Amino acid sequence: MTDYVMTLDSDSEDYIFPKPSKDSKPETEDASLNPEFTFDVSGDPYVDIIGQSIELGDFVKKGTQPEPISVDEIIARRRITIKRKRGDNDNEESASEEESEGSDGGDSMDSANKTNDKLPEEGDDPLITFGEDDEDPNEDDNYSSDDESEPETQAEKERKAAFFDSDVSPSDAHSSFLTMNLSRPILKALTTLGFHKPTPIQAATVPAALLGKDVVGGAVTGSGKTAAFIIPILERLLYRDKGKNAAATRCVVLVPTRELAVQCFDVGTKLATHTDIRLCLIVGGLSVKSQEVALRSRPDIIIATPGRLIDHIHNSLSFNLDTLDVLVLDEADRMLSDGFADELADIVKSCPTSRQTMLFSATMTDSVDELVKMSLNKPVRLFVDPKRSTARGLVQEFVRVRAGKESERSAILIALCKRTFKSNVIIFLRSKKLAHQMRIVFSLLRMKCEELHGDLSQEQRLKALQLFRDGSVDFLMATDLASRGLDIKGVETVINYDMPGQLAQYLHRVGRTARAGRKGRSVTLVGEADRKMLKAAIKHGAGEDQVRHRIVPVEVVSKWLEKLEMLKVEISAVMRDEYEEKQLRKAEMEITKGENMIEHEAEIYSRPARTWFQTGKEKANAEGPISKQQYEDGFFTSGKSEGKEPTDGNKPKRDKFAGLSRRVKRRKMIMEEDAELGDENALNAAIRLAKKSARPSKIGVPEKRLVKANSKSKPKKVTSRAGAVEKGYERKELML
Ligand SMILES: Nc1ncnc2c1ncn2[C@@H]1O[C@H](COP(=O)(O)OP(=O)(O)OP(=O)(O)O)[C@@H](O)[C@H]1O
Repeated sequence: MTDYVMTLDSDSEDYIFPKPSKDSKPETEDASLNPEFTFDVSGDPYVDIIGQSIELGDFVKKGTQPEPISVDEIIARRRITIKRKRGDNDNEESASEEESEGSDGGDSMDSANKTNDKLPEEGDDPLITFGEDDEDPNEDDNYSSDDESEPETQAEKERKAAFFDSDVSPSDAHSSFLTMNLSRPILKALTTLGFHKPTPIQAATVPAALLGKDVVGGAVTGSGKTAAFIIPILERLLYRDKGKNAAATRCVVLVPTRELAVQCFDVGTKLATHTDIRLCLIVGGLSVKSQEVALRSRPDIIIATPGRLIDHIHNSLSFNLDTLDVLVLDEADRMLSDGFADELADIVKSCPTSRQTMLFSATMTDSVDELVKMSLNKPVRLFVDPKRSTARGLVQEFVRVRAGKESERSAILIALCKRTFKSNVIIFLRSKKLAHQMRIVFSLLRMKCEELHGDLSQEQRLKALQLFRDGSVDFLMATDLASRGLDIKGVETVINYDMPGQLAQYLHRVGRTARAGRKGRSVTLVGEADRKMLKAAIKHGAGEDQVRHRIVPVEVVSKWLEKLEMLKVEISAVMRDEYEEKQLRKAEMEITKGENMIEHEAEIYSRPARTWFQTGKEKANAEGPISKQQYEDGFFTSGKSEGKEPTDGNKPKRDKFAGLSRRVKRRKMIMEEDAELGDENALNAAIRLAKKSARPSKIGVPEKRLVKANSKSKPKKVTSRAGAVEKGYERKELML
């Protein structure tokens, strides 16, 4: 490792985040980002949506899961019990949790452990370390050729040339939003948000997207990609048909995780503040019923995760994507990967072929093989600074975990967090289990901590993020569920407990810090097996001077190793308490469920069963070599679903309409229902009328595309985008 990087002296542990100097003018792309600026003007991105629903509880689906259990409560209870057992009131636990300089966090849990030796032990080692759980069978494969990508062949170059529009290179022609022909309500929102200047990806994307072109866009993490696609969508929607019968869903933004959807929804809502454009959030874990109600009102933009969107396409009778004009895939490389392939195909099938499609990611692929899945129409390739993969303000540090010393990882992590990185730290771990265990360890050591992974309820996930965002906790233990897209203000450090299996995964993780021109630091624990990935990470860094080798003193590690050893009994006990409590709550839930079933039996059985686009078997067969789950778990787990939409929890059997097209199926279902009511003709007429009146005109003119002869999509009414732009330009001239 020393071959590549500068070594950090162990005495210089404390890293001071430099305050942005007023005089210094970065001459890079980040210069266009205001380090002091943040999207979340309110400080809390959930305020808008939660505020609308008054309570988080109203917003989150209830009744299917037992009440969440708080690890902190269990630990607090245990502390009280231990104190009582000791009967030693004089020996109060030390009030001060902060360790003094040079001391490495000796705290009361050590003595507490001594009194706890009667607690029964679980067979498992509560402090699993690298390689001891969730082994990844494809480990070797995971060192994908990210860093050793072979040079493009001539044939590939030609394929790309034929597939993409003649490269519109990202230009800085637009150094201001004012020159982009944007309407007044959007300019006003941009000003309110403090967006005075477009970032390079925004400068490149907005004009192309306004012309209705398909876009494949890439720029480093934290460079403003979200606004790059939201701004043109909003601008184009301002020219949509309005009126009583014109309401229609015209844009869908697909993102891989629920948290990202919430964030994107928040950005969109803020940018649409001064318009009449309506957005709707469609994600798993939130109430299906209220989403159905929202969809019936035909919101202009839907921000969704794929699973829940498909659920609505198949099961919400009045909902379809027939009127869609723009489809956006954020974190597109992830969405195009095996884990999402079938879901994406099902959604794309439901969209009109004449739509505009935009794909974005910090690790965007321009592989034609991948992109053909999206049936793009001569997309423009907008890659900003493709050679650089990390933000300019990011310093990457690596801590070596020597061969045979893998068991020291936890001790190294705690030493780093006790001595150096004490707040605003996201810690990425490869599995949900490990994230939870580490959270217990941190809580036992009185380090304020939350966890974020797919084993939590949606309510817990949102709460954990909120507590971390507002600084109530210092550490967030996360799996790769949190690695992509999350924009949390003030994250100073990202620690990788283990090196992820793919370079893209690493880049997204470290991209949670040093966003929007700020400074940030990543610290990665590197084992012997990770050397190849280490090389790749360094190669893709912003510059060699931004890479450090950090040494944690051996004696500090040994000290924490000892403490952790003593803590093991306590960790097991907390986990056991937690398990018992979970079982108890589950039992209570079952009783309540049983009572409800008896009381509301007739109503429950009269509900139509929800359907899914694949059978359970198809789904299992469709799993690629790297499933969505494995991806989110960091490839080292073989566990069950994380971040999954609830629809596949109870995979429904293939229904009697299986094999029929979605439209025919919906029609048949309605007719069946209607036949029961004996009012077939009236309903058919109503359906026809509703469909006709809901058919909108297009919001713009995407470039003409060849519609296949056998394409089922109906010809779309085309109005001139150029005309709309012109109209908008004239209007703005008057207004500005
Ligand atoms: N024009 C702008 N001027 C100033 N700040 C901006 C501008 N556009 C975006 N930002 C800031 O950049 C931050 C990051 O934006 P965003 O989350 O869209 O990045 P991203 O490129 O999508 O990152 P990732 O690849 O991690 O998803 C936002 O919090 C916002 O504060």
